[in-house]
Amino acid sequence: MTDWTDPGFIHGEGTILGQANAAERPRYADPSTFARLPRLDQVSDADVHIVGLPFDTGVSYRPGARFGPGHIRASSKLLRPYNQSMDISPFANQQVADCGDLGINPFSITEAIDTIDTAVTGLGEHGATTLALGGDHTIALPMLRAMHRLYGQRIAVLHFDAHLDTWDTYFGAPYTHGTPFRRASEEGLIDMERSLHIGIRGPLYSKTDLEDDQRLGFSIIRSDDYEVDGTRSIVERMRRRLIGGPVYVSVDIDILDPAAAPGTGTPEAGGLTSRELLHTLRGLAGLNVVGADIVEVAPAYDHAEITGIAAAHVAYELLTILSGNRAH
Ligand SMILES: N=C(N)NCCCC(=O)O
Ligand SMILES: [Zn+2]
Ligand SMILES: [Zn+2]
Repeated sequence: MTDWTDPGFIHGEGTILGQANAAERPRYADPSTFARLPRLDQVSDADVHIVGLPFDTGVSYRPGARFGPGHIRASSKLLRPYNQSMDISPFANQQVADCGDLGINPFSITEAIDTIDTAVTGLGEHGATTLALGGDHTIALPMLRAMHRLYGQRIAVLHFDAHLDTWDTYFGAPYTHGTPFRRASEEGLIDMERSLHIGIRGPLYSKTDLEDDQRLGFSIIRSDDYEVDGTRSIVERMRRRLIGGPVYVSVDIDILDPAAAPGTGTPEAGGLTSRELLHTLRGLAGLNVVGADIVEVAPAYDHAEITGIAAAHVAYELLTILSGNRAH
């Protein structure tokens, strides 16, 4: 008789445990882990930690991204072990484990930031990579503080977003989802020659937003550039900017058009298709990705898991890049 308490993980190289076997165990059974991968306590050690950051106290408009981690996990159950676009099995040569969610204070943004910083620094101490599931975009600041501490150098930020998120304050508050990259730049965490936004569009507060952004160390590839230049040329520009050192990848799901990601807090018309985003992420092959986040998934505004599925596939492509790098 089938033992329904045994998820029957697919084995990868050596002792590596991959996904629960979908041929033996229904995908919709069991508590959610990302892609039906093992929990951290089910493996002796992990190369990649997936950690949920359920926090949305930094939002300026629609709340709800605190429920993002659970939604992305629930929408990740159909992911299969082989990435045909990259000819890579991302769970076979690296141990990927789901660490669950951090218990983050929703009433103190500064305490929340410290909690994330401390936990992510701890997770990375033995060389493992962290993939964070947000949460609103505030969480990118403690992620970058942790990366800077772990790697002992400035990190290039590859930021996929409709928004610059280099604004100064909201209601006088310095730590919000519209300000993480300004704080990171001021704190000397980012490589000002190699950081890049992709997907920028929509109304700004003022033309000076762009001048500030450039001064803070970012260059910009706009959403419209996909229409005018095409994805191939964008991948070339992206690689030219990022080459030569560690890269942190931050994906705000609102980079996608609201048609492809309705479940988010500050939607802007005129965004990318999920195909354009996934293709661009595959263009990171061989670059030194040291950490990543996927943020701003707010399930209350989602329909038919459209946004959750897009976010789950973003995570899958990022895990594929990490796996490909490990193979070399
Ligand atoms: N990080 C995200 N998703 N949005 C920032 C929008 C800030 C504003 O209200 O202007
Ligand atoms: Zn955004
Ligand atoms: Zn953002």
